[in-house]
Amino acid sequence: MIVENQIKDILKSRKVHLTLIDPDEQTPEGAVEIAKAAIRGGTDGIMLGGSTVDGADVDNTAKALSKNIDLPIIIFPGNTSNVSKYADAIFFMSFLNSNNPYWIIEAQALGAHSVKKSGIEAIPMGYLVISPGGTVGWIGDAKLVPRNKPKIPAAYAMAAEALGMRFFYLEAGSGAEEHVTPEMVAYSKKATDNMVLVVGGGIRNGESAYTVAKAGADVIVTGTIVEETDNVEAKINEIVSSIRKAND
Ligand SMILES: CC(C)=CCC/C(C)=C/CC/C(C)=C/CC/C(C)=C/COP(=O)(O)OP(=O)(O)O
Ligand SMILES: O=P(O)(O)OC[C@@H](O)CO
Ligand SMILES: [Mg+2]
Repeated sequence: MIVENQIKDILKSRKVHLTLIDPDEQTPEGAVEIAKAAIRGGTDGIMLGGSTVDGADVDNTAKALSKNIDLPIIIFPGNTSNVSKYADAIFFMSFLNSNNPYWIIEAQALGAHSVKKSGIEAIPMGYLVISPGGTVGWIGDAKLVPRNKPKIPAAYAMAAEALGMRFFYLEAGSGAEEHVTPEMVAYSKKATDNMVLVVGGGIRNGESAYTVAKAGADVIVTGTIVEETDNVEAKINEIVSSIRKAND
């Protein structure tokens, strides 16, 4: 089954958790160990990417993961080189609030051929970076959305849906001190009909994960915490079990 349908299938009964692995933070073998622990902790898939990652690191890590795990491997591209035939899918994203057309549509045009050649599934996604935005906000020359303005992301979410994008990512920035507000999540969810709402950046514990899930996030992403914790399985389990409670 294609990854988009796998995610949508799970969403019929509960919310989804994805673990983001940064290929430049460890060896491919290290990434496999992290992914296996995250799977034991209850994650639903692995996102692979970083804002400053080399294409060879993505490819080698995707290759090692594909040999060792059964869950979906989704590339979260930082640039056109971040494509690998060893992944199952790629979030084919447009950085909607970038001031630079490169990140809105040029990188996609330049990367389209290698995505097609790789044979992996492209999942169309609108990507919106909220203050503080972190490294990705800086790299992507973002017109950062103020944290206290939930109607702005909702407008982008509606526009993205009208343009045919099926996923919408509210990003506070990797390692952000605070995740996006529940108001922002709720407004974007209510403004759209069938959009899969992905929320990430600054989610480090069960309580934060519960807050964004309860507000309407369909997919909750955690990355940095995996790099910081000594016990990946326990940490992911804390986050996943809190997300499960938000289904009730
Ligand atoms: C669709 C294709 C082929 C390319 C699109 C490329 C686009 C639009 C990228 C958006 C801009 C960008 C740099 C996104 C990166 C998203 C990402 C992988 C964030 C994770 O960042 P980390 O590397 O964890 O951040 P730190 O460096 O702060 O740890
Ligand atoms: O690293 P964290 O803060 O979990 O953020 C995950 C993701 O949203 C970053 O692009
Ligand atoms: Mg990172």
